[in-house]
Amino acid sequence: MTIAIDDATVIYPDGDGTLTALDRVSLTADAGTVTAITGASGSGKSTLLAVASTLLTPTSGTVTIDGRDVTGLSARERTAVRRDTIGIVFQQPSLVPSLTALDQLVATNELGGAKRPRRTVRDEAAALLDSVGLAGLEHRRPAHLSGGQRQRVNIARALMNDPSVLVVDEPTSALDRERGMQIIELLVGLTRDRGTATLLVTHDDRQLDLTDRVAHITDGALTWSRNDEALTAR
Ligand SMILES: Nc1ncnc2c1ncn2[C@@H]1O[C@H](COP(=O)(O)OP(=O)(O)OP(=O)(O)O)[C@@H](O)[C@H]1O
Repeated sequence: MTIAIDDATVIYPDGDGTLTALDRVSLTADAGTVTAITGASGSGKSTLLAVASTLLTPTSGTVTIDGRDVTGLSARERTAVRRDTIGIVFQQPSLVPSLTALDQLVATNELGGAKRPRRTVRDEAAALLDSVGLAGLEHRRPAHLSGGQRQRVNIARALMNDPSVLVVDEPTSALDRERGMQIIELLVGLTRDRGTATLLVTHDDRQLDLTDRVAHITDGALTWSRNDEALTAR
């Protein structure tokens, strides 16, 4: 298994008291599968993704990625784990306005500190843009791309470090239904091709049929709505 969250609880300070945002959540996900995470606003979905992507250390419980327990690592070590093994797609594409689609991907790689030949990195970035359906648009800046195309750049950028885990927070909330479904189909295809363990938060029930498993969060507690053992054992 690629990622294992074991008995994770997150407690935030809340006024004079505390708020339990995640309540003893356990979740594992394998390479090449998409796990959907649903739940009402404020139920704990983003908190779960923050834990899965090492942005937030749980108050108790552990997170294991590629067999390594990352929970006890220093902030610096966690940053390295994130850079090397995790791809993150936020709700709104946070692209740099002055950079072309290709340079958004190249810049991410350079920020990561990777010392690889620039030509190789550009070739990889171009291939990734092609794989998300943006061949021919590599040199456009964000203002000259549609919302769906911007989200595709965002997804391609998250894959630049060839992550084991892909964490995706409501990628289609700014898109119409059809374009939203196309983005989910793309994410499922990329998950299969690149072997990521993908965790996908979505509010759109119509997208769930495209995913392998569906977990539901209520007040921080996780239950499975659909958990196909045959797929997870793969
Ligand atoms: N930094 C924080 N400090 C205190 N409470 C927080 C913090 N972040 C989130 N919470 C609370 O934790 C709970 C879970 O929040 P979370 O953002 O994980 O929910 P969500 O399911 O992602 O919601 P939405 O669908 O609205 O994005 C909420 O009650 C929220 O108010």
